[in-house]
Amino acid sequence: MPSNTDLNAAYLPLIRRIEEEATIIGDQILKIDHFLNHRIEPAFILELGRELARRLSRFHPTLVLTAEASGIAPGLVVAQTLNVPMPYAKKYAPEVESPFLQRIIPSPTKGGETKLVVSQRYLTPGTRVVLVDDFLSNGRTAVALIEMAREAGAEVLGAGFIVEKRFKQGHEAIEALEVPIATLAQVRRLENGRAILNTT
Ligand SMILES: O=P(O)(O)OC[C@H]1O[C@H](OP(=O)(O)OP(=O)(O)O)[C@H](O)[C@@H]1O
Repeated sequence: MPSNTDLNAAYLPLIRRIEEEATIIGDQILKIDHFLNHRIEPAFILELGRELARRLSRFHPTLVLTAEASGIAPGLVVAQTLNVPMPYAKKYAPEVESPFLQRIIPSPTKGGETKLVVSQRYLTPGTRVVLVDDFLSNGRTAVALIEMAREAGAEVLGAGFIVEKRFKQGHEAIEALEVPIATLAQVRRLENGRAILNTT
């Protein structure tokens, strides 16, 4: 069994691109939307998703769960690589078939509130779930997904993120729910227009 260190090992091609190309605003905002979640670079997302899938494969998931919108691209690659389906919690058009599960969380990047809704039809008891998302920040999205999966009777084996802001509370919030975390890049802090990242 590979160690937890491997789950969070710095994925150097991503670290380099963050160091060289990220836009840093203040000490909170890191933008890499030119390849990750606004203008998607298919070849690089495939590479990142396959690496995350490799790390999450030890949990033998039968389902990948993510959230609209930015989780869908990396989630799809992980799900395709592991050959499992990928429901995603809807935010913008929650006319979801009943019965459904839902959580209302503070909107991570837009202010206000966001509703996350997923049909129980796609989250059945006994399912072995791994979460996937592009970013882990305060962890409200991931915690809501974990809660909904557990409410449906599914087992949450792991949670994978392309980037995590280690200076926010998300990592601790997920650990408190005893869900192992896999990340490709861990941002320790943002200062003077630079991202300080773990490099090992
Ligand atoms: O750990 P958290 O504090 O929950 O933040 C992480 C979430 O924030 C972003 O979603 P957001 O709703 O901002 O944007 P999106 O609709 O583009 O996915 C991102 O895609 C994660 O889902």
